[in-house]
Amino acid sequence: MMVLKIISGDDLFSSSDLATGMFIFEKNLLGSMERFVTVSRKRLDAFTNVDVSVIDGGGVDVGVISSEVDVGVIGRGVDFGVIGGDDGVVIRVLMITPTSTKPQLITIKFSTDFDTIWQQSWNTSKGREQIDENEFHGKDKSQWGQLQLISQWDPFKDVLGDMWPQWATYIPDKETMIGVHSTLLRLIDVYRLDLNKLGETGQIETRSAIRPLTAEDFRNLVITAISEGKFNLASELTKTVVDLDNDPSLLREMMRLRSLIAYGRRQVDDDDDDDDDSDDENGDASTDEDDLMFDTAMNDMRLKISWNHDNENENLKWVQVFETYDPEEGFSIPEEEKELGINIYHQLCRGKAKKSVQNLFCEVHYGTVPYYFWWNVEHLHLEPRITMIYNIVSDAESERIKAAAKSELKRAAVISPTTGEYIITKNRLGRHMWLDNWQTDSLATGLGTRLTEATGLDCHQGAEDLQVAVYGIGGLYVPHYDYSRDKFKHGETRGRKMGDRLATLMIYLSDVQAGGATVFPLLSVAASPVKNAALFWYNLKADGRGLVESLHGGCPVLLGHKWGKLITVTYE
Ligand SMILES: O=C(O)CCC(=O)C(=O)O
Ligand SMILES: [Fe+2]
Repeated sequence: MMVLKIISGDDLFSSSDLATGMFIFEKNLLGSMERFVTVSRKRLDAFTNVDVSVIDGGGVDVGVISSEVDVGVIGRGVDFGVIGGDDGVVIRVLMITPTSTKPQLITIKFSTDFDTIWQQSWNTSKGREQIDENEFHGKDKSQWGQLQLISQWDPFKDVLGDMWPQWATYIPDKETMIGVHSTLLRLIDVYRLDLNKLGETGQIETRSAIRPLTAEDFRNLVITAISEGKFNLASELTKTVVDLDNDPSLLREMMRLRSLIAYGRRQVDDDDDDDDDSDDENGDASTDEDDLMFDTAMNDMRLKISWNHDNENENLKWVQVFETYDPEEGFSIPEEEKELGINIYHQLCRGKAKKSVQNLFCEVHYGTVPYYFWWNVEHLHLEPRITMIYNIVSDAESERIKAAAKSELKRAAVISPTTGEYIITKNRLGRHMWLDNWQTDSLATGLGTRLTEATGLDCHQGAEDLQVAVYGIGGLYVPHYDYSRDKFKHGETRGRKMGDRLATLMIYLSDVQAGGATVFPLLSVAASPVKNAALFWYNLKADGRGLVESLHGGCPVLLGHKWGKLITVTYE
């Protein structure tokens, strides 16, 4: 006898066509649990020996199928629900369609080794059929990536009891699941992804996903967008929902959401008005009644809106980055640039870079070491210098560095500009690790020498420990400075006495299919990752003070993975 336990909750997840035998799905937030259960049961009718029970888990909705002899889901069709994760790790939910009665292992993987399968599915028009089932089975689970948070996620633990250890591997944590929606929203926003295409053909750039996003997927994105205060985007998304499906209950729901969006927009406008000291004379201001209606509606959806969410205030945030920089110096950023704020970053990410110089030439280096080595150098900017050095790393070195780093990657943090503490933020989505003592590592001896030759800076003793970073789909690092702002632990990096970061070398260990450029908003420069090339820039001026124009960031990865290795050369 198989048992399908549905753990009901109030959070969301973006897969819509919930083939039953499937386990992680999204509850209709505005609808009822019964609706899902009905669907589930109906689908389950296709199978014998399945017992359905519903448990209030207070978390995400998860259905679990188990049996005494095996644990699995039913069917063999493969689908993907999601394209990004909160930490930039690609999450693939393989939905199993009930076309076969043979139980299969549930497959939700978080690992990069799934890339091959992912690629195959992009590359074949009928990826779903052509994926070899064997790809999913019999693999060492330890390769499937980390889901550390899961063990703290009690509802599942309680319900699953003894089965917990077995299932823990398959269940994504709550933050990740919500992050998936956020990530997708950010990608839509930054890259202006065509919503209709995503819905009709599942097309992103020149590639097609295995399946398009459904009306229900978009509905879920609307809800996340509202809760993040992204009202303009939410409004666009409601149109897509309606274009894709004219189901009356969905239409009603969209009507309702649109009034929430309208309310939200008024709130934001009111805030702006407050800044201007112009009171509510336009008559648009919200009344207490509106507030109550809004709160109730949000409550019904069990959502809390965050008015201070990054996006609508992103411009502001970026301006703060400028303003927190060394106030004594009193440098000033032109007003118009402040206003453009984060938009410049996004424009550059979309490929709107205007390169001021393009001097591609070859250099032959006769270094201090007894060998000849040459590489192509492209100066993307001259004053200050930003240079792409091609083929500075070999394929073998790249692969060895990635392999050495893989098992130790952790979610990357940033230093808070206000407190100096390390914090996890959505402004840096990616994983990284430090390769300790790389100078003495056999991996690095040749490389360090080559880099020293190429940059003219001491990349051995003068450099920090090596940092290896990986960004999955949606991974990014918003514009920031690599040098420290004086008040924080200047001169000390990871326990070692060091100077400030004079220059950075970002070595790209992979190509990125789309997105993921390194951009310099104040210089209008964008560099697309090229495997084995290194991007070199200065962070400090000759006198050791911060170089304002070195403000830079990594754009969200749209397709593929971006691997990088950072070397920062220090200044005494
Ligand atoms: O990912 C990038 O392109 C830039 C990374 C970066 O700026 C950093 O890690 O400090
Ligand atoms: Fe940086």
